[in-house]
Amino acid sequence: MGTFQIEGGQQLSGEIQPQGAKNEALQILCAVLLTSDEVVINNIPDILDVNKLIQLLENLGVKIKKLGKGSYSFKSDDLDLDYLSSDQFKKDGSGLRGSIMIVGPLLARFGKGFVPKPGGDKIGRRRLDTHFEGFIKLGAKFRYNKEERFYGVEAPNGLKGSYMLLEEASVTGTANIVMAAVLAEGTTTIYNAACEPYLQQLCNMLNSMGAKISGVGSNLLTIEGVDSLKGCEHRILPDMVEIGSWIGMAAMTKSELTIKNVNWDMLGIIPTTFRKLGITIERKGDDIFIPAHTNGYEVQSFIDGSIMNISDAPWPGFTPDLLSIILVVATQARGSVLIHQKMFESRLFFVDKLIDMGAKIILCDPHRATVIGHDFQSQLKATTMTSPDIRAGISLLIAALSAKGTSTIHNIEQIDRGYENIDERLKALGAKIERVA
Ligand SMILES: CC(=O)N[C@H]1[C@@H](OP(=O)(O)OP(=O)(O)OC[C@H]2O[C@@H](n3ccc(=O)[nH]c3=O)[C@H](O)[C@@H]2O)O[C@H](CO)[C@@H](O)[C@@H]1O
Ligand SMILES: C=C(OP(=O)(O)O)C(=O)O
Repeated sequence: MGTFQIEGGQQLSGEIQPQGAKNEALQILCAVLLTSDEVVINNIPDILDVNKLIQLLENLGVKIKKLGKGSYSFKSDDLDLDYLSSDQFKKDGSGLRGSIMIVGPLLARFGKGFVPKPGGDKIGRRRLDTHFEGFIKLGAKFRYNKEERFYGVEAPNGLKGSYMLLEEASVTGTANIVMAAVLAEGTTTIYNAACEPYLQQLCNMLNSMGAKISGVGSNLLTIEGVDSLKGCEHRILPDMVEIGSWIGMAAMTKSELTIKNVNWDMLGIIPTTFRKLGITIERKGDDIFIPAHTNGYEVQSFIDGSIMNISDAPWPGFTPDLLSIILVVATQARGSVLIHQKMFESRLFFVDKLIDMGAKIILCDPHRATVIGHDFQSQLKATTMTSPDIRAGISLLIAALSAKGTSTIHNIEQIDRGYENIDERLKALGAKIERVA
């Protein structure tokens, strides 16, 4: 179990280049299984979850070449499908959430796909019904081994396009079904599809490989199946969740930061949501400029004067992955805000740690927390904590950076799952952080 030690209270300054998006990378990497041609992917983040998926693909027989930092080529022309029945696969597949998205491409190309119960954050129930109901609609037979928690779908006679109305706009579910449908016979229509930038990028990549997907960016996708796909080159977008994390870090540490090349037009409602907390976010070309919030930041109220409420929703709503960061930033705002985490039922429990540090938070129930900001009148106090999940982990790190004294964060593998070289990048901005184990 790795540990960070952070001496809080340091002002940061400088420029930061966001990493490639974790959740896009996980989709895009699975898509390399859809063709026997070479696929080149650029801007792949060097983070634990992505590296685990690259290893899984290699174990499955994908030929992988590193072309440079963040650039790899993949060739899935001679896969070892026996690996899918191995114990190694059960271990590899259960190590991250993104592994679930190999099922769609394998089913489409080889008529069968398997996966153990995937890993990922323990943030509440994370069921997979949407994925498998979609495959069943495309004609696959589904089986689940409860004891081994192993999922399987088979379609020896191929998949047939179909209309489906998803029960939930599941991000990985939509990606999985799209990757199956691109090689199905006939037309598939997916209504209530998720449409995060991750999915838009996946659909654009698949179209560049010869797929026929229309409605990209909306919740209604139409997919004309094709016989085969060819290779392509794809570049992963900057990670919007990492960008939001840097915004939060700048505000809480009263630091002036420039976040470079953020791809503004794909950030959706993220800048507006941070502005609701009173944070100044300036657009400079394609960069985000955050001035030092020397006089703090004040939570806005609604037109009718009622208390600010920030909640998550499927895209184009506010991503749940940034709500923990919003929450920690609110602890030093001027004013109060209700944080409502609608999607996940166990993602707010980390507030106990913030309360230990002196933050004024009432956890109303597992989904809602009221935060009464300190307006920097009282600094958080350093403490020892354990990172429960990736975004709570980064939020605790933000709290520690702003706190008085030296904090210790254990289980930093949770942070490394999604943040590339975070300690070194923070040091370059002036933070005092050490990886001590
Ligand atoms: C690897 C990856 O890409 N992970 C992301 C992906 O996970 P993932 O794809 O696993 O998450 P889903 O979109 O399937 O679902 C997220 C949760 O929200 C619930 N739900 C979802 C849609 C909906 O309309 N109503 C609803 O209640 C689901 O029951 C589930 O509990 O999307 C999540 C939601 O943006 C993000 O937190 C994860 O970072
Ligand atoms: C919940 C997340 O990741 P995963 O779905 O991989 O667990 C996240 O990135 O915030």
